[in-house]
Amino acid sequence: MSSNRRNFLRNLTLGTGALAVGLPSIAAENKEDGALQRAYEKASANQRFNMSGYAAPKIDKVRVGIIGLGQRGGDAVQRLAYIDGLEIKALCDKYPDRVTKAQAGLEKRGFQKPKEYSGNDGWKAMIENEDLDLVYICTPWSLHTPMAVYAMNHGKHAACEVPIAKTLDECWELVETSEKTRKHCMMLENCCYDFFELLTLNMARNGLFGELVHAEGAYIHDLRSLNFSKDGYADMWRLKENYRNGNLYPTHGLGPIAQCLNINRGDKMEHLVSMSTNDFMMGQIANEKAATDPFYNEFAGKQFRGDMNTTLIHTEKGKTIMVQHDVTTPRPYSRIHLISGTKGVASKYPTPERIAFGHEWLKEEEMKALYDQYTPPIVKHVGEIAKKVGGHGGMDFIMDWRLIDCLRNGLPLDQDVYDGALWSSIAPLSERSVAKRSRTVDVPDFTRGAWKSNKPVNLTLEGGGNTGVRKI
Ligand SMILES: NC(=O)c1ccc[n+]([C@@H]2O[C@H](COP(=O)([O-])OP(=O)(O)OC[C@H]3O[C@@H](n4cnc5c(N)ncnc54)[C@H](O)[C@@H]3O)[C@@H](O)[C@H]2O)c1
Repeated sequence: MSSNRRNFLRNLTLGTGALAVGLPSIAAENKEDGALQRAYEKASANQRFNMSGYAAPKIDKVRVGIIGLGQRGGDAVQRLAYIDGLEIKALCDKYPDRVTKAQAGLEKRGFQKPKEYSGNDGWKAMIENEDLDLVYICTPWSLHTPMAVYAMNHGKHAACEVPIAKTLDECWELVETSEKTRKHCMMLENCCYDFFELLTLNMARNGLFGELVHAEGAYIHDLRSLNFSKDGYADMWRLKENYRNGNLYPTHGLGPIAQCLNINRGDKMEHLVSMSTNDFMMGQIANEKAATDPFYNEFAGKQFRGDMNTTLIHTEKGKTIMVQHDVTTPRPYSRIHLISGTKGVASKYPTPERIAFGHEWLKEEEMKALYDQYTPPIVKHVGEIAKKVGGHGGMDFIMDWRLIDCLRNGLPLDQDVYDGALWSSIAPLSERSVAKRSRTVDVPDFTRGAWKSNKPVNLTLEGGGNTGVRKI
């Protein structure tokens, strides 16, 4: 019997801490919770095919269709157009004027006009009709899994913005579809490609921090004005997500530290506990806005997510991870990015980034020496050009370039479907823990045991690195 199955049965029969706090037994609650039950059952089922380390056939020219041309997708179109060996064949948004705007940007730069799709279901027509190798998705969260699954089922690789799934069922649908179709399904976690994150990943791989013991990540970003803006997220989709109570956006903080800890590749997340504060801000803003503008009436009197969520994850090998989410309080931006080991520690936020191998932070010249020695090949190769193209200081372009280079050279992707599913699953799992007074929740093993032998993320450019960048 697999350990997942044992854990699942243990929870059904014993409960985790239920007796101690005098709450109804977990046995009863888990039976009601179909999604969680299915998640553990699927984790003990046979894996169809291991997509970790999977190399798809090489594609000389990668034909891309992009869905969702709002704030994120509009920039992605212009960024992707810098990559050689890539053709933007089709553009799609619910709103035709957004397609026209993205087209205009490409036309100005002398590119051939991609095919246009719009309306609520235009994306289906695009996927069905166009000869695409890759569907690149930048839509609201609730459309991510349906679009990625549809793309894979129609023979296309899928790359999708974060989080790639909202529910555990969606996480499994992605895993099962990717394994069945042998199509890549990458969540576009751009923070894994930021400069300090890649430096520390390479240093961790080289043992400079010793055995990693603990890591911290976060998404602390005051989004109040954007969330409540009528001109921000299309149809106010993101504000509406905030009725869910937990860590709704875990992947930016979690992705890079999960890679440092070799999660899904030598270790796995085992269980978590999650706690949220009350809502001290969003409900009040909604009420105040509704008092003077009826546009906001639908948001008045609603129960919003707690401002700060803190989730603690325990790994199979006994490491701990803390992830936080706060998009309302007035604080400087932070993803924390702290990794702490038996020999040293690195911490990105509050900036400037710092590293220590003892009780004192390193001096500027010592930091520079580490950058010189441990900056990984991908950054040396495209880091400077990525800074010029832009996208969160360059990390977005490093990610896009790497994805296309891997597809062109038939290399495994750095982030596979198991990473996207796992990092995204922390949202629904944290919601469940919060709803049950921070009760322990097991984390499903989306690799179904393959984490024991899956290889760590490749930090070399071996077998690739030959994709050019068009003139800027
Ligand atoms: N990785 C990052 O750094 C980063 C940064 C910002 C946003 N994001 C992610 O990018 C995604 C998009 O965010 P955004 O800020 O661009 O939101 P947005 O609202 O500006 O853009 C979403 C776009 O999707 C379109 N859309 C909605 N329904 C559609 C449908 N049925 N068919 C086609 N298009 C449809 C909307 O019209 C809109 O243009 C989100 O998942 C968000 O989490 C990631």
